[in-house]
Amino acid sequence: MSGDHLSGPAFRGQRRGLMLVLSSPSGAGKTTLSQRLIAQNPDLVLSVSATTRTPRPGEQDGRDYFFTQEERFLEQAFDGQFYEWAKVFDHYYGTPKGPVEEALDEGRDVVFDIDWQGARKLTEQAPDDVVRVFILPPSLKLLRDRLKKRAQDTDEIINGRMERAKSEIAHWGEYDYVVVNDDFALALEKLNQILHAERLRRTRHPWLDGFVDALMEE
Ligand SMILES: Nc1nc2c(ncn2[C@@H]2O[C@H](COP(=O)(O)OP(=O)(O)O)[C@@H](O)[C@H]2O)c(=O)[nH]1
Ligand SMILES: Nc1ncnc2c1ncn2[C@@H]1O[C@H](COP(=O)(O)OP(=O)(O)O)[C@@H](O)[C@H]1O
Repeated sequence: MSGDHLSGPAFRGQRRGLMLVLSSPSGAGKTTLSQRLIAQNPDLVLSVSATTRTPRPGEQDGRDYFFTQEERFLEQAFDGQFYEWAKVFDHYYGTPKGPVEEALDEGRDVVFDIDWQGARKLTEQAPDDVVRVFILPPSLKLLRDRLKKRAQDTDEIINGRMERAKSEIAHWGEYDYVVVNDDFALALEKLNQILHAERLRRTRHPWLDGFVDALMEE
């Protein structure tokens, strides 16, 4: 049996899916990185959050977010339909439960682009499944440049996001891994390495107990 089998689709169903949580200050690159990571690993699933913020140009309902009204969001939240939810930048954001549980039960890995509050709540609920990665920008100056270059927010919103950056970064120590997103290809490579190593973690492979028992009896 080659080691590759442990992380590949051949063993799907024999391993519970892991929850790969990416957080960063706005503009550090977590959306772009998670999209590229999923493009390179088609067996990964993105958790699409619900939000009350308005769509940016190019964003699609159901693909980037489920865009919803505050009243409906709060109804769903109090009905227990979210794994976790939080208020970020004056808007509500939440992780719908159904698709995540379905994917994990099928042994698929799920990527979450959520803030530190969401990372904390997921860790409380599923400490063995969560792998947390904090994405840092190379500098605050480059962070602002990226927010401007993205050209999807007004100056006022960009200023608000910059003001929040340090309070998000303050939580970096709660994460398992930290990746500085300077060279994009290198940061993506590091995320792939984290994903592949975490897939091999012994505790994610309960079938090993039986495998080793049988081996010892040979
Ligand atoms: N707790 C939580 N945070 C979320 C969720 N979805 C998105 N966020 C976070 O909300 C913040 C704002 O997201 P967004 O408005 O898309 O701006 P962006 O960070 O510039 O892409 C980011 O820190 C996201 O990671 C969610 O379902 N739960
Ligand atoms: N390593 C990088 N170097 C330069 N620009 C980047 C890099 N990573 C992401 N970007 C750009 O920075 C902007 C913000 O990235 P995005 O993924 O939207 O960030 P976030 O989801 O963290 O808010 C986008 O225009 C993206 O193309």
